[in-house]
Amino acid sequence: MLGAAGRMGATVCAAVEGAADLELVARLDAGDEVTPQTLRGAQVAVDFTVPSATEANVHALIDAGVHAVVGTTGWTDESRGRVVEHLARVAADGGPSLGVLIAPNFGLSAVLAMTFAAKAARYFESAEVVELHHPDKVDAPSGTARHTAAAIAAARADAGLGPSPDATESGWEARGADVDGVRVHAVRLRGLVAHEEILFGNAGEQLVIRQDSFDRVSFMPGVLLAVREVSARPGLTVGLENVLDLA
Ligand SMILES: NC(=O)C1=CN([C@@H]2O[C@H](COP(=O)(O)OP(=O)(O)OC[C@H]3O[C@@H](n4cnc5c(N)ncnc54)[C@H](O)[C@@H]3O)[C@@H](O)[C@H]2O)C=CC1
Ligand SMILES: O=C(O)C1=N[C@H](C(=O)O)C[C@H](O)C1
Repeated sequence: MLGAAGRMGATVCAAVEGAADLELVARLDAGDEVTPQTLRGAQVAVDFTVPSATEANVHALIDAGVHAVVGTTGWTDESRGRVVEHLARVAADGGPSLGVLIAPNFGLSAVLAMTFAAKAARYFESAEVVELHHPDKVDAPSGTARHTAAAIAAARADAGLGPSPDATESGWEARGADVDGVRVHAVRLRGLVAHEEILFGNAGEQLVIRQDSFDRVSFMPGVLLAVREVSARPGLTVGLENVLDLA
């Protein structure tokens, strides 16, 4: 477990220790090197660290011949592309066929909300995303909200829809971040864990898709599923929806 001392890392360690078919062999955190020695024979590593560290961790895991399940946010097309290249290089050099699974959210309610939103997107003139999180979160907007907005934008583009209508002329800072043309709003509030609302509007009607993770245990079935499945999926997989056959 990389990030073992963190909020998610501690929860994952407890979940793995409670699973009869899994064994927790190493707990690493900031300052620990990721090497075959420190990984202590792990077959799969789980990374819940920080956006500034996660890519380097994944490259070190590939070099060590270990499959990776990654929940940390901050990934871009470029950083994911470098992982694809690294995996291909190792396989071409006769190395192991490794799997890396990066998921912005392992919660079933969040994965389903993103799937439903992608399906609904083509039918609505307006779409916006609101994500709500605990105030200790270091990144905004959330990885889940970025993934959701990107999926909505792709579905709108496929359907030939233009931008959502918006007459704003001033005060753009109040209109949230622009993710692929979809407005994303981030709330940080003590007491929250992780929540998302996807709002769709047409003349005279509204669809709201909402999901709530009230506790980090909500992410554990998805994380454990990914740990069990990742070795059967060589290459890079992005999103738990692919493992759940929702894609
Ligand atoms: N995909 C998902 O379902 C979820 C993803 N997340 C994401 O997971 C990440 C971690 O979230 P939290 O656990 O809440 O954060 P946290 O701040 O509680 O934990 C992060 C841990 O990583 C450690 N760390 C920092 N640099 C490191 C390095 N180079 N190597 C190893 N460990 C290092 C820190 O010391 C800390 O213990 C965030 O990016 C968050 O957005 C959080 C919840 C669910
Ligand atoms: O930092 C968090 O807590 C979470 N981060 C992920 C994200 O940014 O989407 C997943 C979930 O929202 C919790």
